[in-house]
Amino acid sequence: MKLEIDKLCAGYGKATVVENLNLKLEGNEILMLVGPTGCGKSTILRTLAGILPVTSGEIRMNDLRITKGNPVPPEKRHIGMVFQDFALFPHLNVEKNIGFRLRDKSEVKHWIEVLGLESHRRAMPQTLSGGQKQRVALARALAHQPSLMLLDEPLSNLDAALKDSLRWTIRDALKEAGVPAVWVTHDQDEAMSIGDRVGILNQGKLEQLDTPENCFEHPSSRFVAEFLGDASFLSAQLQENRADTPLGSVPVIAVDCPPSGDIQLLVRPDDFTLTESAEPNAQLIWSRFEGGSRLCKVKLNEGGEEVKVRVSHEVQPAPGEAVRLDVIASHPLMAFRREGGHSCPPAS
Ligand SMILES: Nc1ncnc2c1ncn2[C@@H]1O[C@H](COP(=O)(O)OP(=O)(O)OP(=O)(O)O)[C@@H](O)[C@H]1O
Repeated sequence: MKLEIDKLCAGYGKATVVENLNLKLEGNEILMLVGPTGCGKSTILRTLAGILPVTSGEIRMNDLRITKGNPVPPEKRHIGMVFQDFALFPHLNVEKNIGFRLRDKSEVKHWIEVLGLESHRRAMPQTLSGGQKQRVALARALAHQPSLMLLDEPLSNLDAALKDSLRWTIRDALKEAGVPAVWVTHDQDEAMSIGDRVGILNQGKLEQLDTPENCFEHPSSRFVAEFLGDASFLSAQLQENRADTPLGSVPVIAVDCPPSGDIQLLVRPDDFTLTESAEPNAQLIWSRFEGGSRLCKVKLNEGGEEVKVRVSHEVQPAPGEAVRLDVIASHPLMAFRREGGHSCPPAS
């Protein structure tokens, strides 16, 4: 299956929600779509599924060409869908739910086995847990051998521990089915760990579409930097490939800046170490226990900026304590123009 989306616009009535969307997906690739609430993630899925019409542009799915003038009905698109509310038929048992309107019942047996549902074969949906219901919903979608899978927040109604294991079950099943998938999520960790590629949406437009590693390590905009991971920004002076910061000179990659001047560096909690030292350069504001680690916010003595840093759970600094903050990132940090500043003119 090959999915190609070309300059797609879609929305509700006169309101355009998705603007000029371009993307390609093939093989068994999983694309995770993330973005703030209301940015249009579900609208894209609805348009691909045929629930919402195309306003302009086109969608190509194998030999189907879908445009405003050629709206292919949902049942002809060969799409499998999994929603957050499971949407099982309440009057059919697990086996019958999965095999609903299916001629080839061998697919039912196969997906019941792959998704570990053997002992629930005859169970009615209301007797199943949330995770079991979602496995049935996935089995039902995959048993119909779709050309494309659409998943809309499939884990959002499940508790945290189950989310973590079921995301891998779903990923493995999609890979086994060999079907491309567009998976909408609110959860950045889910997007980055599961996706072959991640698309970050901002107000109906794709800000970046790339591997999780590239989106995280080389965000194409400040919006992406702030959306993925716990970003802080540190003021610095850019000079060629290095920046002078209150914590010393560091190598940088300039994203949206001229070659010198006032900039802000993207720093994440793992870019620093925090230690007790005879030469403190910062003060702890707060720390939050995370289990294996502790997230701390510290204020730099020079300049007074605040950044977040992650330390081992064994380190227990107290608010107000003088601490030593050092940059340990071995990769170049990303430099962005200083927000609201005028000393960093737009790059020509
Ligand atoms: N049926 C509808 N009629 C009119 N406007 C709608 C409709 N459904 C969604 N919208 C609007 O379209 C925009 C995008 O909604 P959409 O559901 O695609 O966002 P989303 O990114 O999936 O959000 P969330 O993360 O909260 O689920 C929002 O401004 C929303 O209010």
